[in-house]
Amino acid sequence: CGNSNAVNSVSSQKPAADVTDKATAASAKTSENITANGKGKKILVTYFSHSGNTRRVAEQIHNLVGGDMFEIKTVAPYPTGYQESVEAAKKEKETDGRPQLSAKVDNMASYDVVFVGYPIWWHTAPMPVYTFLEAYDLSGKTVIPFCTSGGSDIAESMAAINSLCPKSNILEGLTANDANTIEPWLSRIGMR
Ligand SMILES: Cc1cc2nc3c(=O)[nH]c(=O)nc-3n(C[C@H](O)[C@H](O)[C@H](O)COP(=O)(O)O)c2cc1C
Repeated sequence: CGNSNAVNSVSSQKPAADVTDKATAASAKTSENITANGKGKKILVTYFSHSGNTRRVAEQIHNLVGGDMFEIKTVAPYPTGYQESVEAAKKEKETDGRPQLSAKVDNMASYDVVFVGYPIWWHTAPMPVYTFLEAYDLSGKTVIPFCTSGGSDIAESMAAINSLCPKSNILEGLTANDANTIEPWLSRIGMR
């Protein structure tokens, strides 16, 4: 996690107001309200998503905890076809690639809690997540991983997350393939 120059791009979206009553209450707290949930911490929900599953989970988390959202996007898109994307990701992992990202968080220093979401790719986090985590100094911050997968557990990616964020306080991650597990998990880790 080194330092980097800032471009920008945290989107300060308001959560959608179509979920639960609790989430609706949370939506009244704008992203400027940095003390929304998570025990008064300033929260950033980041995620990489190729086909939308992890994005949906990130949005649900954002609805429940407030704060800001940031999508990790690559400059070069992955192929849209499943098999092609699987092959591209395989090659990138085998070569330990660091795909260039199209935007940066320009005020990372101001966040206390950083959620990091991703699909499991080849039994670990996708390489864009490596690029992302290496671009910032996350020491002293709380990092909370979550993933979606075709069956793999988030545990498969934890060696990578631990080594990418050596000085962070990494909380219990969630394999969020069942949306019903999200809120109980947030409660368990003290974010609700
Ligand atoms: C390149 C690639 C590699 C994948 N590798 C795994 C894997 O190792 N284990 C697994 O359970 N699922 C794997 N999957 C399935 C994805 O983790 C799963 O579909 C995920 O929900 C996709 O998230 P997204 O829609 O946010 O991109 C892989 C999918 C792709 C495209």
